[in-house]
Amino acid sequence: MSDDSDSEIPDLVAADLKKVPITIITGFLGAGKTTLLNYVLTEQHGKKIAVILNEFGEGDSVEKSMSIGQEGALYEEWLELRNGCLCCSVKDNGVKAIENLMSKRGKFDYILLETTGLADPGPIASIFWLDEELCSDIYLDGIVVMVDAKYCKKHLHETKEDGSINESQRQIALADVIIINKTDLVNEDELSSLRQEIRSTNSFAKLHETQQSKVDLSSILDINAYGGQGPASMENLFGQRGYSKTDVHVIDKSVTTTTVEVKGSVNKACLDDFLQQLLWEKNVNNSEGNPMEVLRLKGVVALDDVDRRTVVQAVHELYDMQFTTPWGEDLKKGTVVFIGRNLDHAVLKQQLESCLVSR
Ligand SMILES: Nc1nc2c(ncn2[C@@H]2O[C@H](COP(=O)(O)OP(=O)(O)OP(=O)(O)O)[C@@H](O)[C@H]2O)c(=O)[nH]1
Ligand SMILES: [Zn+2]
Repeated sequence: MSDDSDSEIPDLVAADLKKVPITIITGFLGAGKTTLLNYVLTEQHGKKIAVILNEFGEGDSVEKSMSIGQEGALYEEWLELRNGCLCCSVKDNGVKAIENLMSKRGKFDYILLETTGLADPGPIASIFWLDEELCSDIYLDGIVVMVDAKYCKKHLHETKEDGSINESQRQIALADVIIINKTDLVNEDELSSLRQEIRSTNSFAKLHETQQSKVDLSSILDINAYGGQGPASMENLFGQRGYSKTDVHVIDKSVTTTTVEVKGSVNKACLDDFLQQLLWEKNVNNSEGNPMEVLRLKGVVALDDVDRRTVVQAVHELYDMQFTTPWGEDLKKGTVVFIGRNLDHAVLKQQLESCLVSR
């Protein structure tokens, strides 16, 4: 556009228009999240990252901070560091802090957020994933979970008094990337048994192993796990080398991954209904009569009235569909990954198949 006023507009404005990715770093107490963020803040990596440390999302503070215009102390103060990063520590009101951060646009091009070790990343992820207000500025790139090589197994096996899924399992279920940190504290046997256990909980997350949380930043940033395309997107995951399907025919009381494939196109209304019964009503039972508890769901399906691949994702109750690349000559099919508890592969398959439309 040729408009004289253009020359008046500083470069910042152009940068302003780009959405900023946010990566959530979660993981159990003491696993090495802050170590990772300190590493990001001090290394020369040429990226301008805004880092938000700790204590965000504790208890119901998420709800609290979402009510806009509410009075409340803001603890944040943004520090600009020598390597170009911005840093801030927030005790509460995390969403508000991020809104304030957005007024510093142009000074950073990425946000990393550390949650408390006890946090279930679900509610926080949901805010950044589908919140309309925030989403016009930022988008959720992925969830990175740090686990402690020495204590992770113990945490995974802890049982909650009310029988609900423990935090460690929840975190691993929602992870797009899992970093097994503190590998110096375990031997190869312990490490491989932990690896196996994590894999059986979440077969899809990318696994990395580190000491002092020193991970290649490219493996945690810009993975686009919630978008249609990108390194951790559905299309790439399903084409991924080394990906082995876990056909769970045994109903498992722990959190596991199961993958269901159907050949053909499904009806959207039927799929919506199935997802709502499963995720909202929680009344899709396994063959033992217990409701399946799904924490995370992702997949690519063919809808009968859409020519493009449809990426379907859910985090807890929230789900979303996005249309991506055209099917072209490819045989239409659906692949959906469920991560949760009490999953019954046969029932899930039968439910999806009941939505198939014959052509
Ligand atoms: N042995 C060993 N210790 C590590 C490693 N990485 C981090 N630590 C130490 O583990 C302790 C906890 O690390 P943090 O980075 O504070 O962990 P965190 O996940 O942020 O902890 P919380 O915020 O309390 O949940 C610190 O004393 C670190 O120095 C590692 O690879 N090996
Ligand atoms: Zn920390």
